[in-house]
Amino acid sequence: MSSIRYSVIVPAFRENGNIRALVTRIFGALAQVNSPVNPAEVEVIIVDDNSRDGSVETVEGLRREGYNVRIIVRTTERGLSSAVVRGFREAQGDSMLCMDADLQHPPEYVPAMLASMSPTKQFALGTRYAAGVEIDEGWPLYRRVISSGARMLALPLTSASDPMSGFFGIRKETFLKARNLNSDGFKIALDLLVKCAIPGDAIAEVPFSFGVRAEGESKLTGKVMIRYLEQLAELYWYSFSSLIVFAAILLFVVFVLLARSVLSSYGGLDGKAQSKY
Ligand SMILES: Nc1nc2c(ncn2[C@@H]2O[C@H](COP(=O)(O)OP(=O)(O)O[C@H]3O[C@H](CO)[C@@H](O)[C@H](O)[C@@H]3O)[C@@H](O)[C@H]2O)c(=O)[nH]1
Repeated sequence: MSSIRYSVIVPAFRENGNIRALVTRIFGALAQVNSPVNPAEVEVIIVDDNSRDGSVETVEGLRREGYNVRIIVRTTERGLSSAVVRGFREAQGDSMLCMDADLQHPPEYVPAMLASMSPTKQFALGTRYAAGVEIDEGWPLYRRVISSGARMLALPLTSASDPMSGFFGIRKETFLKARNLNSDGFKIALDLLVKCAIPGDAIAEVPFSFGVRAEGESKLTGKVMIRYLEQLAELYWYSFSSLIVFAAILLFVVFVLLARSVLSSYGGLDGKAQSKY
């Protein structure tokens, strides 16, 4: 039987410059005396989209040094959400964590994030919007504005404080219940929160201070933002389709009644008035 209870999934595209620091800092944090999680029970899975930047060699080197890390290289698929889903499917742990490779999600929070999941807390959410934590001053203003706008648009869908966060965890039993996941999206946490119908009291929120990317570039483009709006539309339909259909029928009925009363007040539907002609 596997001794692995926890899996850390890292979607990565051209992140070779960050992988060594990421993996050594994760296991360094787990090895601290006050860590609530035993490092021997943790695996790290990097899901790389054929970056061909030396990431595979870096992971092989780390394995030789004794770190429990492996890399899945996808050659026919691309995209952040589908990479995370692939990692969750391959994970051996019951508690699974997703984090960025670029060190914006500080590895020192990994033990607390992993330990926060339990049978009653099926979802762990690294939140940037809580008292006592801050977003690095170097994070550009336009990203803060986009993030706040995106967060507001998601408010009707979940009570989670930071559903845009890419630093989150889910228990395997809940993940396996998810249907119709949107593999094209960038916001897999939001998709899982909605499609697994995670109630607010099943979410363990872990405040963390969001850093700036260590190496390489963000993959957030205009196309990604448009995809987010498409994803939101899909989630609104998923969550509120019966309400939307009901409202549409109601509007139609009100419109017909109004039209009838307007027509009859002009004599259009009145039997006597019509007989004049
Ligand atoms: N395998 C794979 N990984 C990808 C891809 N696109 C991005 N990644 C990886 O996914 C992580 C996040 O990508 P970034 O490009 O660094 O995203 P970001 O703009 O910093 O956005 C992050 O912060 C947002 C909060 O503002 C999060 O919402 C978002 O999920 C992500 O965590 C990084 O490890 C990156 O290498 C892809 O197509 N394939």
